[in-house]
Amino acid sequence: MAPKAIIAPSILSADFADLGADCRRTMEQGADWLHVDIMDGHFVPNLTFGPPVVAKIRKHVDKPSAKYGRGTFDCHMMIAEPKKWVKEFKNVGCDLYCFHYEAAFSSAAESPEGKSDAKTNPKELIRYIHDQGMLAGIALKPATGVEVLTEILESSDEKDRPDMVLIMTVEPGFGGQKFMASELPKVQELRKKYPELNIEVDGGLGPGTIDQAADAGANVIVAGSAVFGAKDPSEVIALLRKTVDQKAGKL
Ligand SMILES: O=C(CO)[C@@H](O)[C@H](O)COP(=O)(O)O
Repeated sequence: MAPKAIIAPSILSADFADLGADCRRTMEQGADWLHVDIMDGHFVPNLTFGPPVVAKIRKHVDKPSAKYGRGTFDCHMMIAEPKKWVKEFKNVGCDLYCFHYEAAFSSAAESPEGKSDAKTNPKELIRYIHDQGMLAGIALKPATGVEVLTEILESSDEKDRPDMVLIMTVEPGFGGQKFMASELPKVQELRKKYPELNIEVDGGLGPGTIDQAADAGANVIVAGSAVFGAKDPSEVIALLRKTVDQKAGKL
């Protein structure tokens, strides 16, 4: 059975001129996590913000109370050099550092030891994130198949295994795009093989698409425009949660 629903509004759709207040309000409206989209204009064709802004918004949101607690900062790192930013994001209050498999493998990032590391090993990166005291997530773009994760997810050492897999249901880079149902077989396959895994879906999620995502077995739901653009965001958050928990037989 899938883990319980976690609703993580994407702050890409928040009011950037009033970000702290918008983040606090979203939590008051019932969100579990905040999904913080970090874009570098290189891995994706868009730019958002970096550590100083995350540090500021952290002050507006409760610290997580437990491992997957309320207020968890779920940082989705759409950046070309994921290894380089691990410590900085830890220092500003990131709880879950979710990097892209595609970036880890093509990165010419500095290694933690400061040496040039042309090919970063995703398992080593997961271990490094865990060593910094954060949860680790690994994200897949639509073009990447889930088979690339088998060895990582079945690693014998739990320090090398991710706490969450993120299946993108749009091309990363922008909010407000159309949901790609074609990505759901990946979720189904993962859920079948890993009943306890946190599987996050991101892109185009809202009242019109949640049934499909929940049927496939996703339990961590990112929603940007559907939450921040709603007349009543609490209602949307509650509906997303209820749908996921009902389909997983938790209600
Ligand atoms: O990571 C991304 C986009 O790259 C997402 O987090 C979107 O920001 C989700 O926005 P909506 O599709 O829900 O509007």
